[in-house]
Amino acid sequence: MDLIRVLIVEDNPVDALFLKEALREITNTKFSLTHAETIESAQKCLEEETFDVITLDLGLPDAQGIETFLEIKKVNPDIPVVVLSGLDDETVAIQSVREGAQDYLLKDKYDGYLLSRSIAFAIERKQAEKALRRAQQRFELALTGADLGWWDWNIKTDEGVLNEQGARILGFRLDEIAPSREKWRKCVHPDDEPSVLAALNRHMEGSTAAFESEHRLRTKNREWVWILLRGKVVEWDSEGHPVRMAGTIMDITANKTAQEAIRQSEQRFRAIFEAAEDYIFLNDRSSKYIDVNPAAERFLGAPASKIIGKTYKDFLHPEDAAYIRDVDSRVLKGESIQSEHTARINGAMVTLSDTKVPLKDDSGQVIGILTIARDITDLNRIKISPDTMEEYPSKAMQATLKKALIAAKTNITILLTGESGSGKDHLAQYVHRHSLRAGSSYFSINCAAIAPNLAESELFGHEKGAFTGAAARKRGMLELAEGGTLLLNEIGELSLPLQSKLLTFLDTKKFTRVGGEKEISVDARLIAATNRDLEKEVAEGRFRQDLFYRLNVMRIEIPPLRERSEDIPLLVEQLLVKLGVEMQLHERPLISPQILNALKKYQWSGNVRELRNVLERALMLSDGRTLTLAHLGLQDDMQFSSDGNKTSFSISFPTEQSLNEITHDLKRFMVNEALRHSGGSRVGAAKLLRISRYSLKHYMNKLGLDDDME
Ligand SMILES: Nc1ncnc2c1ncn2[C@@H]1O[C@H](COP(=O)(O)OP(=O)(O)OP(=O)(O)O)[C@@H](O)[C@H]1O
Repeated sequence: MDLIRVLIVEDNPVDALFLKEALREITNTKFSLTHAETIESAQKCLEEETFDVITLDLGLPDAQGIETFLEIKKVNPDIPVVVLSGLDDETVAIQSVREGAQDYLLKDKYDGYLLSRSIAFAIERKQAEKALRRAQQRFELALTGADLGWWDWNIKTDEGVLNEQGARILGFRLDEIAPSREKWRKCVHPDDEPSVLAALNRHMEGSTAAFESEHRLRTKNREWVWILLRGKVVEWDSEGHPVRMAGTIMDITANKTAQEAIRQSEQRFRAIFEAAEDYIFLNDRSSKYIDVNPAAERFLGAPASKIIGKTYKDFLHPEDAAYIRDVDSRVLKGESIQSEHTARINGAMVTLSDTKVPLKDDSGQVIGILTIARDITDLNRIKISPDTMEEYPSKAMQATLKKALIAAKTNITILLTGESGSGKDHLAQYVHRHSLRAGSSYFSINCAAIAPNLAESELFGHEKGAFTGAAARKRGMLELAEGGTLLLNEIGELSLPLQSKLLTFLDTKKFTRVGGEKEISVDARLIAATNRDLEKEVAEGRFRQDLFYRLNVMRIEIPPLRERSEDIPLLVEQLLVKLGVEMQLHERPLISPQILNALKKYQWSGNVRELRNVLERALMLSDGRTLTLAHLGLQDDMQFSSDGNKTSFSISFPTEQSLNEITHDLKRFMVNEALRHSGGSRVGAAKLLRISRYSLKHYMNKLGLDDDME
């Protein structure tokens, strides 16, 4: 044992000497002894020095009996005191021990052994108490550090204890709170009470290893705090009933508030995500969908459960998927990209405007891609609407459009004339759009394309049983166009009887269906179009003069493309946009001034239709990228020309095109020219080319000239 510092408080010198002797007799222990003869001097010693133990005589000059002990304790209550008394007074002995004395020894009865044992016990007990106190302090500190309070509850007596931190959580001072089950229950939020009590009962019945509950408690200030209450039964009676429970209490209001804020923000985000009309996709780094909104589900034509985990490759055409892959790889490197592209989805061609941004985690690492896509297919259609016609710079076309606009505002029947492919149908649609009938339907019928025996029924409709095969009543184009506009293209092809029926309609706005007797009134505007010389047709008796005069009141001539080459750049631009959508190209190809020049110089015998066909073919050959002269097949080394009667071409060597390509272009030129000379008549064109009608059809198919030529 280390040196033990003893304060001897004794006024009797003999007793003091005896005591010192007795202490010296104790082997294995070294003492340092300080002697005080009065309470006052003893208190002074205690204030100046530290001692391990005090031996105290209860009869001193300045204090007597238990008072002596209490005076000593006032200075430092922690030092163990062994009372040495000459009085064999049991009451004082008991009183001293109750007040905290370690031992009570009678002066004439103790010896060195008894004394040493008493002092050793006193010191040991004090040290054990100190250690326990320290452990308790550490425990309290740990709980306070973790913002935890503790509680202890006697189930039988319903008396509880809450430590300071626990009381503070509820806004009380320690001395203000005396917890019991009932008081606690009254503080629990009514909404939480059933679940808390159920959890407590389950644990007390032994169904759970521990009791744990998150609930709201009312504080002293009548506010709600969220707490996490944990506990366990720690004592049972002999019959196995729980007697005591103890545990911790923690304030989790901040956590709960943060969780609630996150929940609300997630809810807001969800609402936007679900209601958005734009398609929203979230993909991880390997392109797998991790979330899609309902609009995206509709767009891809599958529920989210069938989309999540798949990639865009499972839904898109391989070419479209390749485009997305390229853009996504840039976004994964951190770029935000806005782009327009077309894609084939469920058999339809859709133009999308995409915004793609990288999804990042807290450390800034890109973990995926957020895509917001908007369907702009219709917007693109508007871009290529015929209204942009008004921007054509050529005087000829401006005059045509001016006239068309004036006519559009009236109900007058219009006659559109112009070479095949010059855009008569296109102009008729323009008139319709600018007329008061714009909100109603526009129909177009090519009189040359209907079999003569069905033409009347197509135009005017028929009654049930009007002819073999007329199983039901059918409304004709005129009736369908009620309130709107009907274009009769190639009107020169109409038979004379039908011309006369049409004239009647123009005069009366009435007609009868084939096989019917009842007159039907229809308010449809008629536009007639032809690429024939109607005056000549009238002179040769193939067209009714009265109908011609009736139609010729408002005649609008569409100039051939070769006479308005200034319009070519704008036309090319419009046609490329249109073709780009139709051909599902992601980007619009670049056109050099050199190409535009070549296109302007070219003699467009097939007009806008031919220009469209040339561009379409060039796009196919160029794979949708930059167009070259070779793609157009209109190189300078080969010039076709026609003076109306004669057709010629010149060529220079070495050629840029192969013999096959030159032959292809030459055939195309010849067929177009023949059709032009024959006024679009295939029979006439075939005769001019000295081939059969079927061979002509075959060539037109092969050369990509047939679809609009019907
Ligand atoms: N201004 C234009 N802008 C864009 N495309 C046009 C324009 N004019 C004509 N086209 C296109 O050229 C082709 C021929 O046009 P359209 O059918 O109107 O000619 P048309 O004179 O009626 O021909 P046809 O007499 O052979 O019936 C169509 O594909 C049409 O879309």
